[in-house]
Amino acid sequence: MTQTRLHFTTSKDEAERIFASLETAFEDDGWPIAVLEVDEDRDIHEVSLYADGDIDAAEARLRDALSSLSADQAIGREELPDIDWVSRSLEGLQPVRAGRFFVHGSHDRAERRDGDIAIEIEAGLAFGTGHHGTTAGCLEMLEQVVAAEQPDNALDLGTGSAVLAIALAKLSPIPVLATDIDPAATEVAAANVKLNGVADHVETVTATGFDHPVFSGRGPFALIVANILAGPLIEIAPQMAAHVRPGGSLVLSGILDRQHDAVVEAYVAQGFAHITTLHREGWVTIHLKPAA
Ligand SMILES: C[S@@+](CC[C@H](N)C(=O)[O-])C[C@H]1O[C@@H](n2cnc3c(N)ncnc32)[C@H](O)[C@@H]1O
Repeated sequence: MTQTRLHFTTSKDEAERIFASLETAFEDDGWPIAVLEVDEDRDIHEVSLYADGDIDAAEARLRDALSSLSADQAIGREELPDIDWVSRSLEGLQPVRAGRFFVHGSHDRAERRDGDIAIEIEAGLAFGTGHHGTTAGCLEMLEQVVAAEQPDNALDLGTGSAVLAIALAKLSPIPVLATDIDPAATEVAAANVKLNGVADHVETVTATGFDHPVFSGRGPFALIVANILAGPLIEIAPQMAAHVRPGGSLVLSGILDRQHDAVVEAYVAQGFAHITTLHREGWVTIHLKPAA
């Protein structure tokens, strides 16, 4: 489904005031709203409303709502077909911290601090530099799950730049299988795995589904992370159930706030228990475990 991002910029205080009003006004439509810092020095924050359906009507409602808040900002539009939305270029963005992780490009090596788990990423065409709320949410949750459960193997399904597979191998030197349906992604992933010195632990493979030969005789996995989209995650719930070990964990992301319950329900129907959810920038990351 195509969504459109309606957006405008304002100061942090105004953005927070507007966000608080708009969230209530638009939540019945299931249209997420997010506030992102664009330029800290100049105090520029951007408010985005992700709407679908009749966009002219959505924009008119947004304009009315802003006008009644005495905030008549110019509204921009960006159409976000699902595929572009998740794979849009992240080049030029700043390094990001998530938990102990510091994800950065080659120009930002000097910003590493003691205690960081640094991941250097040349994103190229593959999504995943840690800047997106879903990637950052997965990084945070993986750190917690690995500390609590000490998995002895893992699968990163939809690896993109391999940022999550590298994170796993840096947290614990376990074998990590990193798969993607897109050969361009796996190529970038393999280069990043090498760059981060974890090629002994992370195997990158282009695979369209669990029936790919790489899965035969492999698994079940102690930990599966999949940052794809709600639709495919719901579709593959039965296969995920078959490939995660009893007592293991699933970390799922690429899910909008409003899609949260549908994804949890699909996995509960496959015998999973919902453990916790992290919210970031209008997206959620969900931790599930096979029910005991
Ligand atoms: C949102 S990106 C996530 C990349 C990275 N794991 C991260 O967290 O930043 C999703 C990736 O999943 C891949 N993908 C989508 N559906 C998939 C599927 N069913 N199996 C494997 N990969 C998939 C896409 O090609 C894309 O590279």
